[in-house]
Amino acid sequence: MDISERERVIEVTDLRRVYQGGYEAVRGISFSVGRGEIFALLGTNGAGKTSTVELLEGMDRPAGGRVRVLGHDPYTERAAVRPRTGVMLQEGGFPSELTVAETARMWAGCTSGTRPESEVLQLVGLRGRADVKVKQLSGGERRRLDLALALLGDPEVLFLDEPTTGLDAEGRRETWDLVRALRDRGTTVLLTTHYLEEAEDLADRLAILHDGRIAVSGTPAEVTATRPSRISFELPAGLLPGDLPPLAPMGVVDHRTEGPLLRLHTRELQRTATALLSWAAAEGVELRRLDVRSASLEEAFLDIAREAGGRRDPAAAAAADTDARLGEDTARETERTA
Ligand SMILES: Nc1ncnc2c1ncn2[C@@H]1O[C@H](COP(=O)(O)OP(=O)(O)OP(=O)(O)O)[C@@H](O)[C@H]1O
Repeated sequence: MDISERERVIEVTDLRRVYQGGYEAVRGISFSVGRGEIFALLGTNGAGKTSTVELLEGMDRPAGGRVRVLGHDPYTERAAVRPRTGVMLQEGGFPSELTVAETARMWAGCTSGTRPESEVLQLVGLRGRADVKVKQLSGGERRRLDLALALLGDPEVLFLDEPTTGLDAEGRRETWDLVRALRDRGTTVLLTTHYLEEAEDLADRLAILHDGRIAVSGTPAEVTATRPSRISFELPAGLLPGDLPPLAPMGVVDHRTEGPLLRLHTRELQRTATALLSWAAAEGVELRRLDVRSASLEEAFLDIAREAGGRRDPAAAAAADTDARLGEDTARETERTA
């Protein structure tokens, strides 16, 4: 079903958040999430994801714009919104001496919990750890306990801030399955993540935030379609990019050199790759470190991170750069395991 036909459970219009001291972390963003949709907010470090989610959770009053969750203002009408939402913060901060079961019981006492504690622990795979103290849990198990507590009230809307950070690959996939199952039952989910694969796999729609603004949004396929595919390679010594056949007729829309690497961008990957390889075969040229890559969400993200690297202050640029490197590492990892 198209978003226009769904009930809009979350509506954000021209939202702004300014911290004490005047720093504007959220600079006028708008999006909506329909009932039973999974919506992901992505972005480089400091892009404004958590600042946005906290406003949706009613933790602060926006400096400008409007938020509606289930038709209510989550800040001024907290009592109407809070019992129908589940929140998983980035840091749970539970008392470390309580066991998993005691923590769930305590939390159930504070919420209008309609799901039994044992059921939520089962859902997140922690039933067998019920008698273990929180301080003895691994980082990934704590994230799962966080998620269990968010599910106690059987919420209509679930806010998940980096729900799978610290989980191993299996734990991450189990969480995705659980989130999908909740969505299939009609739960609306808004999550933030640093894992592009998570957004690509899980989200019905997503937005990439940059510098407090939405750089691009849509379904994963729509966002990916905004980016060209990429071919990169090294020419042998003695050959220059000018020795290649004319690039535009091969479908190349843009090219750049990065050290010894030549990087071509194209929206017609097969045509460009065929033309390039035919030329190389005919000329007997070896294209070293040849890498042919379809447009992906990762490319979209890395482009935005690279732009961030060029424009922002050095600390933010360094953080964005780290994100980009991590993204490239993930890509390499994916290639290795493919
Ligand atoms: N309480 C605060 N006071 C002042 N500035 C803040 C505060 N909280 C966050 N910021 C700043 O607002 C910006 C956005 O932060 P936010 O935590 O929303 O980003 P994020 O996208 O969630 O980042 P990350 O991916 O690192 O979690 C950052 O520059 C951050 O330093």
